[in-house]
Amino acid sequence: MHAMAGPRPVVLSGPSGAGKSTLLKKLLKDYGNVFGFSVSHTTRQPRTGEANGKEYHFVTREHMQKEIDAGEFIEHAEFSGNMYGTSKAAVQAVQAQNQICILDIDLQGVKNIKKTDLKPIYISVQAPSIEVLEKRLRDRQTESEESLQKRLNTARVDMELSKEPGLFDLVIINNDLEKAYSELKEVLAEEIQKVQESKKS
Ligand SMILES: Nc1ncnc2c1ncn2[C@@H]1O[C@H](COP(=O)(O)OP(=O)(O)OP(=O)(O)O)[C@@H](O)[C@H]1O
Ligand SMILES: Nc1nc2c(ncn2[C@@H]2O[C@H](COP(=O)(O)O)[C@@H](O)[C@H]2O)c(=O)[nH]1
Repeated sequence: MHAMAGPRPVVLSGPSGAGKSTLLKKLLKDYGNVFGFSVSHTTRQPRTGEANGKEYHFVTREHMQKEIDAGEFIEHAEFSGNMYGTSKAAVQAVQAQNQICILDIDLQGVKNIKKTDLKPIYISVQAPSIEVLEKRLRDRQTESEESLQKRLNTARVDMELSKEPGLFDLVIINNDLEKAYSELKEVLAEEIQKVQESKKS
């Protein structure tokens, strides 16, 4: 058993543009009280439509470094020129609701979470190819050309490293969205059921 009480958290990882947030938003929409999102901190600028405290806690590097130094983070990483991290408070807020905590983190985050006692289910979300990934990122229109190239370079490395046996419990190739979503729901079915049962009583 893992140290923290309640259902097992879920880690979604995989290259930028593979579809992690699309999939997790579907889960949160369909199972509102079963899942809770771990709101990370980041030093990147908010995108149009992103709200502070919802998608991320948008902070300065100085602010974040101070909190990291104070031991308030479970993990943190530098990704594509910005800092990202999961605070202890973010995970605890979800676990206090007896919900399945979903973490959307990069590969460095996965490696660092493996050193903790969180014991989540590790899921990698991959695009069918680097070409498809590039098209998705371009169509999303959130990145500058420089940021896009950085993310694609990181994605190439990520796609290779994610093949390491045992690193992930499941690799989902997100080609058809509904099919990918079904695979995600299937691997989480047992945990979802447990939470639903516990909420009945
Ligand atoms: N199966 C799919 N088919 C076509 N387009 C998709 C599919 N899944 C996601 N998309 C689109 O691809 C883009 C990238 O998806 P999304 O933002 O969910 O990726 P992400 O993995 O969360 O990226 P990041 O790590 O940068 O936050 C979005 O515009 C989304 O609508
Ligand atoms: N290690 C961590 N990685 C994180 C965290 N929050 C998000 N991420 C990852 O960063 C990239 C880019 O995200 P974007 O929102 O700028 O597109 C993506 O791979 C996320 O999974 C975190 O707390 N820790």
